[in-house]
Amino acid sequence: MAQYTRVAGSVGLITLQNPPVNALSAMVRQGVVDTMERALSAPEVKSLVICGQKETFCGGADIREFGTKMSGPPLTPLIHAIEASTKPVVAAIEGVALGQTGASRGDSGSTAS
Ligand SMILES: CCCCCCCC/C=C\C=C\CC(=O)SCCNC(=O)CCNC(=O)[C@H](O)C(C)(C)COP(=O)(O)OP(=O)(O)OC[C@H]1O[C@@H](n2cnc3c(N)ncnc32)[C@H](O)[C@@H]1OP(=O)(O)O
Repeated sequence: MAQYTRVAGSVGLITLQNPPVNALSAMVRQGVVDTMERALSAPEVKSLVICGQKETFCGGADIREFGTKMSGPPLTPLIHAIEASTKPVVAAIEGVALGQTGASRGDSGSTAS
């Protein structure tokens, strides 16, 4: 799933929650879609941060779903929706961050879209 909280008054925080590595399962993708919609429609929210939990950002696609019937929102439109967001979205990356083009493992950092 993805948990939505508001921090520092105007910042919406979306936390990827899918142990052990916060992989993008169908439930997590749906959670990101839902929490993005909620944050974007809240006038008091001016910017968004996406993070993982337990010192891990995201292990990429959920390998436990490989070979199963696709369900939930597809990943590419989800990423495009984040990029097209009308509010700034920052990824707070700690630990592993895996995706289609590679992987990184770092202490901490952030990227903006
Ligand atoms: C909305 C936010 C935006 C996020 C942007 C993401 C952009 C993604 C874009 C495109 C994606 C394209 C497709 C892909 O993502 S392909 C990549 C799929 N991922 C992998 O292949 C990762 C494979 N895993 C690893 O390389 C390692 O496990 C690593 C994540 C580096 C962690 O290594 P380590 O700390 O050494 O831990 P373990 O290898 O022992 O693993 C611990 C347990 O975690 C389970 N695991 C690992 N990866 C996944 C995964 N992707 N999905 C589900 N589960 C995963 C692993 O099986 C271990 O489980 P257990 O302890 O039960 O054995």
